[in-house]
Amino acid sequence: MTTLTADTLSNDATLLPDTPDTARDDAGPVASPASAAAPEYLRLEGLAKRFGETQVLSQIDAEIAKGEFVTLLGPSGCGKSTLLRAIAGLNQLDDGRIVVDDEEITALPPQRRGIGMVFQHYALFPNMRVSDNVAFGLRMQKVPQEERRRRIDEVLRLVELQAHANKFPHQLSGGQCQRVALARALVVEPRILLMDEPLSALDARIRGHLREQLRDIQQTLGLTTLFVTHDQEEALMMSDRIFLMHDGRILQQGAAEELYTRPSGRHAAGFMGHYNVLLGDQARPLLGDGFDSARVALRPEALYLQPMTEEAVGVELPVRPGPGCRGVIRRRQLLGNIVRYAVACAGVVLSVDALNRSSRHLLAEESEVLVVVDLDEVQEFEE
Ligand SMILES: Nc1ncnc2c1ncn2[C@@H]1O[C@H](COP(=O)(O)OP(=O)(O)OP(=O)(O)O)[C@@H](O)[C@H]1O
Repeated sequence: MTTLTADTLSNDATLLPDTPDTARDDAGPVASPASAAAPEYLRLEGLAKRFGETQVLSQIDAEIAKGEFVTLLGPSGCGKSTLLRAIAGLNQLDDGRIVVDDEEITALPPQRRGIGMVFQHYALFPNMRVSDNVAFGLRMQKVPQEERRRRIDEVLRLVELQAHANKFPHQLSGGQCQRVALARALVVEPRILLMDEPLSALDARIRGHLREQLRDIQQTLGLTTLFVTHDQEEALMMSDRIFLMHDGRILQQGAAEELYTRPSGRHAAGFMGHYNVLLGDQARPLLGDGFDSARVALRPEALYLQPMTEEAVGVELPVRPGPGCRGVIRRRQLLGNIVRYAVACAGVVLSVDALNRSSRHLLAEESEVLVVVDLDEVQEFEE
């Protein structure tokens, strides 16, 4: 667990509103699904940021609806945290405007933005009990004791930590500490919640559970949320929309299914879903005539392997199969319900996923196969 330093303290504490002007009248949960709400609750217009010679954010334009859960996804160093911190007011921008609910907040200090933030390292006060950690922002707002107690009870119930209110952070698990950090951000009733890789420090089992819990809470409150991760599975599971970032830009924005099945270009395909990205010439033996684009992307599950041995169990083929190309299985990885094969075929090594139906269906390393493409699932790019 992280101990508070001057740095983490200022990061976290400055985000807690010092005036109640952004608080709702009713402290109880308010359901407002994204679909029923007006668009453009949060507008990012032409945001740009440099650190020295490095352009870290360029021309970031986006609109986020009230109650939407948007994930910033992208490789390390692409600018996700910088963008989140700029929205929180922890980074100064070189250019652009940030507007929340028709109010420009670009020049406002962090504590006047009505924005809550949860970090990867939860930065709780180690010498304070859970309830006092959560109370911190309310004390700064000078909320009367009776109301403070009510709101702390309510938010601890929301994150299922009522039974731990009197414990100290060192008596809690990592997942529980992160829920305290979430409660601390929620109790001041922010207009927008920003979360910077809040689950990354947790082990896989707790992470899975907390993902669901976070999403439930966000939907119950109808809270507009920006969530940073570099884990595509997490992004696909949790988000209303995903902003895929690359080199300080938003490469593609859309619903999870759209990003996964229709990447906008080779960089998007390279990051989503383990696509095989091939030059047009490399892919021609698999695709046959009728494809002349510069590059194509093939999803591992849109490739089918047909064993060449007679006794092998047959596999189903797609409705519109490509001509088929002979290959050799170089590696086989069991990923639970999926088997991932690396198949050498026509001068390239393809990643192919098959459902792990039974041991009879498993194909041996070094065995020969026919690789068949589902032509309906070929993504073509001009560069
Ligand atoms: N305070 C800073 N001073 C100088 N450069 C910085 C600073 N903060 C970030 N950078 C640089 O800006 C770029 C983007 O960093 P950022 O932390 O936003 O990326 P990220 O996508 O969140 O990465 P990760 O997933 O690894 O956290 C990186 O090249 C980083 O080194």
